[in-house]
Amino acid sequence: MRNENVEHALLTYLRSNANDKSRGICKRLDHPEFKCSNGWLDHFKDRHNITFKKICGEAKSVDVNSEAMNDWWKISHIKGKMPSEEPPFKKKKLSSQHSHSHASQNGFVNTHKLQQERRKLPIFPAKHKLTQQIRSLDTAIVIGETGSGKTTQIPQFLHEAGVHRGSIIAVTQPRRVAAITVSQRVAQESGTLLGHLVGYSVRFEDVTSESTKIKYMTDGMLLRESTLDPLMKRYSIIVLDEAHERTIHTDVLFGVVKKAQRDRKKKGLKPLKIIVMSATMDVDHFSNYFNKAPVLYLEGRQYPVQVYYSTTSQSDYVMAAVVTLFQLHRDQPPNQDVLIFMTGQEEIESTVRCIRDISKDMVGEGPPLVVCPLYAALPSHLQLKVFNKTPQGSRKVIVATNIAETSVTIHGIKFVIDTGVVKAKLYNPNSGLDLLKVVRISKAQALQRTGRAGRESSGTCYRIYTEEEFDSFKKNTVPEILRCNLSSVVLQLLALGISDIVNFDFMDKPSMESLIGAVHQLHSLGAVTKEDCIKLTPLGKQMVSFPLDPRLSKTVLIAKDNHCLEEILSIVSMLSVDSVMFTPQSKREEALETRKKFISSDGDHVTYLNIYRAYKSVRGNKEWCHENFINLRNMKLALEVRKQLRGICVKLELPIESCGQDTSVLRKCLAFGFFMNAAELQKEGEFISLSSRKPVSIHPSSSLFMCKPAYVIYNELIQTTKCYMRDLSVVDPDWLYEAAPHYFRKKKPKPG
Ligand SMILES: Nc1ncnc2c1ncn2[C@@H]1O[C@H](COP(=O)(O)OP(=O)(O)OP(=O)(O)O)[C@@H](O)[C@H]1O
Repeated sequence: MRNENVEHALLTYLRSNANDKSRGICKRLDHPEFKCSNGWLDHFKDRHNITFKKICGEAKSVDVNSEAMNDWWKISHIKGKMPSEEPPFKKKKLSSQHSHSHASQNGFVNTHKLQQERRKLPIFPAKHKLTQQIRSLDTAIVIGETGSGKTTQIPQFLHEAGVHRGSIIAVTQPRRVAAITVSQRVAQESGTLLGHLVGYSVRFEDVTSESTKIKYMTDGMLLRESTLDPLMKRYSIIVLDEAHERTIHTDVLFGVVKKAQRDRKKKGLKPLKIIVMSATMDVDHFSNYFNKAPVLYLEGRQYPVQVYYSTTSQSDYVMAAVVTLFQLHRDQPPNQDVLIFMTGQEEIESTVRCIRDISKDMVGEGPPLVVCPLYAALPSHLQLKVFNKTPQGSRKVIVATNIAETSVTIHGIKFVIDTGVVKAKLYNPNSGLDLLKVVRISKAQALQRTGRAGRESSGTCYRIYTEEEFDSFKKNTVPEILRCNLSSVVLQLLALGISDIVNFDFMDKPSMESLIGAVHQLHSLGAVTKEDCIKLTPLGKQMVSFPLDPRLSKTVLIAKDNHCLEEILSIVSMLSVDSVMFTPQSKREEALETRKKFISSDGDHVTYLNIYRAYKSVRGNKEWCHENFINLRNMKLALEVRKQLRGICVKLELPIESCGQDTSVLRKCLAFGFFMNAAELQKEGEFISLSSRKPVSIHPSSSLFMCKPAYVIYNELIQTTKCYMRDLSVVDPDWLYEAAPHYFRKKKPKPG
C-alpha cells in the first residue's frame, strides 16, 4: 500500500510538471511493468540503474589525489606540522561585554570548543609559516583543499599577526550568502559581536563599524566602493576568495586591485597586499597575471569525502537526484543532511514540492524530512534559514543552485548529490544573442560541490553522471566575461573612470567584437558618448545607480520622461523574479482559464502589470493567489525588488507618476530599452530577430503565443529545442526607429 502511495505521489508530480523532459519520464512510468512493481525505489534502481560506482579507496578523498588536480598544482608546498607540535593556542581574553553580547546574539557559543575546532583545521599547523610568507609578499596565490580553512582562518591569522598594520582586511566572496555566513562564523571564532572586529557588507546591508578590521563583502560591493575610491585606501590587504569562479565582478576586480596596488606604490602610499585564493584554480594562469606571484600550497583536508559516480548515464537528472535522495533517506540515520545541486528556481521549487509530496507517503520510512530551497532570488532571511540546525531526529534536504557551491559550510551536510549541470549565460557577439542555457559544470565546479560535504565530519558525494562524463567536463569554468553581454561591465569601468576599455588589464581579454558590441549598445541606449573618447552621459551616470541590466535601467529612466514610472517599476520588478504564474500540469486548463482575465493583447508586460494591480487590490491575499494560480512567493519577491528600485528613484529625485490606463506609453518605454531585442513577423508566419536576422519563436508561456503581431520586443532568449523569445510586448516599428535611429539606420523596420 505504502509503495503504491509513493508511486502515486511520484506520478502526480511528474504529470503536473510542465516540462517535456518530465513528460518523457511520465510515459516511461505509465508502462504497466512499472505500475505493478512492488516498490518504486527498487524498481528505479533496477530499471534506471541509479547505482553508483565508488571510485576511491577507503576514507580517502579521491579529488585530492586525482591526476586532474595534481597537474594544476605545481607549487611550493607549505606542509602542516601535526597539530600537537603547534605551540599552545593563546586564548583570547574577551571583555565581558563581548562575551555577553556574543552569547545573546547567537545563543550560547562555546568559544573554547570553537578554538579547538580551529586548531584541528589542516591550515592551522601552517599558520606561522604562511603568515611569514604572506607578510613578505606583495601578492600571493593561495591554493588549498575545500574546507582546509582558507576563508575563515587566513584573515584571522593576518589580523592576529598584525600584517594588516591597523587597516582593514577585505575578503571578497562571489555571493552574499557566503559573505554573511562566513563573517558570522569568524565573529563567533574570534569571540566578538558581528559588526565589531568582523563584519560584512553586501548590497543593501552593511554590518560593519569603526572597529571592523576583517570585512567580508561581495565582489560587486568592493567594485562599487572602488568607483568612489580607486586606490582603495581603506584597505591594507584585499583577499580575492573563490577566484576560480571568474564572475564578471571578480574579473574586473582583478584589474582594479592590481591597478590600485601599482598606483599606491607610485604615489608612495601604504602598500596594498593582494591575496588570491581558491581550492580549484589554474595557478599558472593566475600567477602569470599577477606578475608571477608565488603560489602557496596548503596541504591536507580535514575530513575525507567519498565520491561515487552513476554507473550509467542519466537522461533525467532531476528524477535521478530524487531517486538517489530517497535511496539515501531510506538507508541512512537521521541528522545526516543532504544537499542537492540543481539549476534554477523553477526546477528547485518543483523538486522541493516533489520531495515533500513523496515524503508524505513515506511516513515511518526514514526520519521526517525538512526540505528547503536555496537560490539567489530567495530573500536573505529565507536563504539563511537553511543554515539552521536540523531538529533532532529529522533530516534536512537542501535543493540549491550553485550559490551553495563555494565557501559555505552548511551545518549537518553529510551527503551531496551533484546533478552536474548549471544554468549559464551565453552570448554571441556576432548575432547579439544573449542566451540562458543549462550546461555541464566544469571539473573545478564538481570539486567545489564535492567539498560541501566533509566539513564537519566525513562525507559522501553522489555524482549523477558517469566517470567518463566527468572526464569530458572542461577543467575550469569559462570566465563569465568571455560569455556574457559586456554592456554592464563597460558601464562599470566607465564609472570607475577607465575609458580605455580595450586596453584594460583583463586576465582573459574578451573579444574585440564583444567590447565593441557593448560600447555600441551603450551608445544606442544613450549611456555613452563616443566623441574624443568614450564617456558616460548624464543618463549613463544615472543608469549606473540601478542594480539592473542597462536595458532595464534605460527603460526605468525613459519612463520618468513619459510619466509612467509607477507602472514601469512594477513591470521591471516582475521581470526581476522568476515566473509569477503557477501552472500545475494536472490543472493546466483551469489555470489558463482562470488567468485569462489578466491577459492583455499588448503582451506579457501589460499582463504582468494587470497581475500586479490585482494582487495589490487584494493586499497580497494568499487565498486569492491560490485561486488564481499566482505564485505568492515570487509576488512577494517582486514587491521587495520594487521597494528597492523605488528607493533609488527617490534618491535620484525622479518623479514617480502614473500613466493610468494608457498602456501604449509603457510598451514605448520598453521599446526604448529593448530595441535591440526586436523581432519581425515574416510572410511565412515565422519571426526573425532584427539584430541577427536569425529565426526566433514566441515561447509557449507567453500571452502572445497564439498571436501574430508584426513587431515585438522581448527580454530574453532561451535555447531549448528552438530559440524562444520570452517576455514580449507588441510594439510600433516607429518606436524602435525613434529609440535608436543609429542602430536602425541600415535596417529601418518597415511600418506594419
Ligand atoms: N558556519 C560554520 N559552521 C560550522 N563550521 C564551519 C562554519 N564555517 C566554517 N566551518 C568549519 O571551518 C572549516 C573551514 O572552512 P573555510 O570556509 O575556512 O574553508 P575553505 O578552505 O575556505 O573552504 P572552501 O574552499 O570550500 O571555501 C570548514 O570545513 C568547517 O569545518
